[in-house]
Amino acid sequence: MTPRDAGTLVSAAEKAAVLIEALPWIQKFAGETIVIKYGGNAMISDELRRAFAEDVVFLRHVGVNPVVVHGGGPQINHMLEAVGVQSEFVGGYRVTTPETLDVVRMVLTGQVGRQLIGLINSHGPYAVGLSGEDAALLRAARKRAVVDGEEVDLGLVGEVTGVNPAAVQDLLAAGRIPVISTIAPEFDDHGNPTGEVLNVNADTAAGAVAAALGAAKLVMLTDVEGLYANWPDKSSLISSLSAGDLRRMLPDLVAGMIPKMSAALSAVEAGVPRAHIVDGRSPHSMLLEIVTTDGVGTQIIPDHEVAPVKEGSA
Ligand SMILES: Nc1ncnc2c1ncn2[C@@H]1O[C@H](COP(=O)(O)OP(=O)(O)O)[C@@H](O)[C@H]1O
Ligand SMILES: CC(=O)N[C@@H](CCC(=O)OP(=O)(O)O)C(=O)O
Repeated sequence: MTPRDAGTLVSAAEKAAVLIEALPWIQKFAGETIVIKYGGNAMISDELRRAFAEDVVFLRHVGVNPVVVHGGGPQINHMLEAVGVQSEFVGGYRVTTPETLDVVRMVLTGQVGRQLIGLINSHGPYAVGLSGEDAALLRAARKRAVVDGEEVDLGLVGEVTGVNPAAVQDLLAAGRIPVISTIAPEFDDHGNPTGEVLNVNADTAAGAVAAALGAAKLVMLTDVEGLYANWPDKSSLISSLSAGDLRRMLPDLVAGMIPKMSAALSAVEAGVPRAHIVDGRSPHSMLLEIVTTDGVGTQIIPDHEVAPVKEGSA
């Protein structure tokens, strides 16, 4: 055997090992729904976006029902700057005026969503875009935010008060991959539509959709390795924590981690068995999280699970 043959054999064995390692996870999640939140900070290159689309299509082909909820914060910032509209974040949420909302809606549904749908559909007729306004997918009410004990007016920002799972389940049953933009119609306290639409943080929406669908997992792709106990100390990455631990950490979290971890917590508390925060800057991190034994990033597990051992994709 020549060295070249030996190298080829080793490489083939390694490739086979990767496929075989995926087998129990594929069996576990076949027929299950996995909600994937694709953050705007994780879609920063063509390579990453293409890899994301491949991962989603791969999941679909091995029998998983992937549901994509996308963000687009940096893309919205870019457009707001281009049109000369100022915008600020309070407690991780964008203060949203009617003028800002027009840009948010246009960028999320008309630009970021369309681009993702196009990339997924370069592999076949899978992706169907819908916003919270379509098929009564989402209902929202004005989000109340309290910062330093003071109530802050976020404007046209929504919290999710209802999800119509049928809007997504119908698409899944037809073999499609729903790609959700997080604009939602506002409903008042009496359950009547006000005629306004609200800007819903994509993490918030993904958590609510995962809970309503009874998802087996919520995976959130962002631009950090996971949750750090002492941000920004990179040596403090948390690989696994319980919902109770996270509940205790929440008041000390800052910026984008507030909506993200609140959403992960509410999904797990609503019965989603795992929520994961994954670094979307490395290609295929989402697929590796789901179909390999060594999990990446931070996972949140329910309180009732004893011995919270990091088990990657379980
Ligand atoms: N404890 C923390 N651990 C990790 N990241 C944190 C933490 N606190 C704040 N952050 C910030 O949160 C950001 C991720 O949130 P966000 O920008 O909203 O992401 P996305 O657009 O993917 O939803 C990180 O880039 C980091 O700057
Ligand atoms: C209310 C609120 O903050 N809405 C977000 C919606 C987009 C989003 O959440 O995008 P990322 O996931 O990329 O951060 C915003 O306007 O930026």
